[in-house]
Amino acid sequence: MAIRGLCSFFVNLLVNETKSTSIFLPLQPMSTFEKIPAILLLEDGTVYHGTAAGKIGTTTGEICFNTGMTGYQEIFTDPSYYRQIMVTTNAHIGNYGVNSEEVESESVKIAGLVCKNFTANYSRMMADESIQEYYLNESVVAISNVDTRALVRHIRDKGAMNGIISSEVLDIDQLRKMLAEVPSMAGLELSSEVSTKKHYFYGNPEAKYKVAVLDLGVKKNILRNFDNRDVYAKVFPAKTTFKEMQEWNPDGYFISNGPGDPSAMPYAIETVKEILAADKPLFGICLGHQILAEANGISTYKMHNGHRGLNHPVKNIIKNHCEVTSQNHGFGVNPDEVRKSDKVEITHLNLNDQTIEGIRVKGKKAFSVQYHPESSPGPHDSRYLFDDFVAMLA
Ligand SMILES: NC(=O)CC[C@H](N)C(=O)O
Repeated sequence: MAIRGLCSFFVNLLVNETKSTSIFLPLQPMSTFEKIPAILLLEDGTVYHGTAAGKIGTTTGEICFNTGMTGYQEIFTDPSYYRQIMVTTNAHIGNYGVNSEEVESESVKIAGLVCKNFTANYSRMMADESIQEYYLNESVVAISNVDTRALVRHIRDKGAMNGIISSEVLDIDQLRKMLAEVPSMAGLELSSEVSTKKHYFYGNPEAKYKVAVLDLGVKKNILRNFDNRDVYAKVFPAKTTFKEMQEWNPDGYFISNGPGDPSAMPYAIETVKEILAADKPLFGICLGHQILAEANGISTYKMHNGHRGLNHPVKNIIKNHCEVTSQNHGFGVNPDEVRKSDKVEITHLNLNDQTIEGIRVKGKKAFSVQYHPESSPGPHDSRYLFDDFVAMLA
């Protein structure tokens, strides 16, 4: 019996050798899902064929790509990606499995996934389950075995557009009709759909500082960064007014990242105007940055292609240094209007395309960045921005 067990262990090793990078972890059986055909249809009529992954079904959203080489679970759960179909340029998705703590919100927020290799065979001691199990539990539709290099070049040249993935409807005409019903991202207000429904607290109630967080789709790592700096956070639903937040008597206000079009959020723009009028310290990240610009009369625009990845070079023009940053945005702040503004000044610029990466309001303790100093995933170069904000609270 023992000999037979040993034999089957070695046979298993030989058979599965190419499916796992570690021989010390249990090897998961190859799934049959890879044999089911799936289709990705883009708004411009381009069709990509692949195989089904995750839940068998149909999903729609704006197609976007992220060039990060790691951190897929943080990307899946980032609320800013709500209603977007993610294409990963990293060819291997799933190979280190899924861990319940490596999330930026309580559920998967991307509308669907397009990748090259979607592997249920993971290899990591800290993993709780495979990506396939995770996607089934979270009801996420994905397509793999797609030529993602060709797809990304196509989107890069043609610009942002909607797409539909299906592993249940394979008729292009029918898919085209379903896709035509999907609204464009421009003009969409989505924060109220992902924001908390009720306020909650994060951190230590005895902490030195109190910050009111306007949750437009906040990532958990922003709250962790506050907690690590002796800041107690009260997180408010997206449509909370300045007056309601002020009742808690916070030392400062934070305007979070989030999905959708900033120009479609008059309620948040109004809240930020009131915080500025009250001369309170304010820090905004990504969507929060765009809302700060709007509150100062500067418009935002939909980019041809957004910035989504972990290696975007940004120059801090005040400190004269460069940061490698984590990014995820499809809208930007109008550069000409910022330069003409007598209310705000530029603090950070993107070294790839000179887009506006950071602003501060003249004469006020208020600033914001377009990128993600909390990273998760990504480099930690820009964490000093949290320190700068905390210094303003004193
Ligand atoms: N990460 C974010 O906050 C994204 C902001 C906005 N929805 C955009 O796509 O530009």
